[in-house]
Amino acid sequence: MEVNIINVCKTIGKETILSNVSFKVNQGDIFALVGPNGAGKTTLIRLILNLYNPDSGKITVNNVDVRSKEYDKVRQKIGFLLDNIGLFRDLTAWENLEFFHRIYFPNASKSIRNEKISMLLREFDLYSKKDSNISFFSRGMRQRLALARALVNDPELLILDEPSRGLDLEGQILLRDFILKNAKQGKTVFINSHDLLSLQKLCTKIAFINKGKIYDIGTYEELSKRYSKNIYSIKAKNKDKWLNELKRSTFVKWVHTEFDTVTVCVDNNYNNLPEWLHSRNVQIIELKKVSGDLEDIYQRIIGFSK
Ligand SMILES: Nc1ncnc2c1ncn2[C@@H]1O[C@H](COP(=O)(O)OP(=O)(O)OP(=O)(O)O)[C@@H](O)[C@H]1O
Repeated sequence: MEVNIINVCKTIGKETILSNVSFKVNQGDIFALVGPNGAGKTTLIRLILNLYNPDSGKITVNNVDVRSKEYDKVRQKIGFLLDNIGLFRDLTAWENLEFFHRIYFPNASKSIRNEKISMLLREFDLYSKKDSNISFFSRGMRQRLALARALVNDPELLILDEPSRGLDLEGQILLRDFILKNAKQGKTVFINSHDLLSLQKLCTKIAFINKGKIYDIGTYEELSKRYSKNIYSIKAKNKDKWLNELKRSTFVKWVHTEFDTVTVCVDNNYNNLPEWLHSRNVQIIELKKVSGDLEDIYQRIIGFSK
């Protein structure tokens, strides 16, 4: 399935939540929407699911307008995980999945239903807990069950809001395998997440959103080329003598210090960092350009912390 977002604007009360958001997610993409708290990510998901109306603009899924009647059929093929999880606390893990399976497939035979639920519970390592009331589940276990629930309707598009929230390492690995497996099967995956390290490994396309606006979009390689040109790593003596001046310099976008390494991002057209350091008699042990990871790119696009 493909998702097309065209010039979408959304205000809630007097606050502009999304302004002129446009992008396309293609079939088979593992797409990530990345941005700070309050950027508008969940609101966009709610608009795709037709839980909110946009003020203007249009969203289509497989060329069907999400506000049309026809969309009900398309929605049957969307699996989603929202921040409020949407599980029944008074039911067991098995009963929760059974409830949702009955909604999507009311005519399914008992054996098909049981087979599907068992398979999902096993996939998320919850089978041994199938008869436990989920009010006794930990946050991470409920998140696993919510992921299983998102798959109950054999979705072609998976929309996951903060899927790694609360997951332990094993859960995160299960999640990664689960996303890759689904994308390999041709499903489209749309993720909102702050887990940049996983996204870098996983996603075919990443969009950066801040204050309701899309700042940039591309594959990790494209973004890396675009934003990592001017990042240097410096190892040098007597940091206390030059680091503060470097941080205050107008050509510096951001500085990150970890142990004896200073990583600095400079303006696009600034090529004089080695000279700047030499002119201040900085005793350089190592100076090299680095290709930034997604966190560097994020800082470059969204957060310029000096
Ligand atoms: N129903 C609502 N009523 C009032 N304000 C809302 C409502 N829904 C969202 N907002 C506001 O919209 C802005 C964007 O919220 P949203 O949940 O989309 O952000 P987000 O990018 O998903 O953030 P986070 O990373 O914290 O989940 C926030 O300022 C939020 O307060």
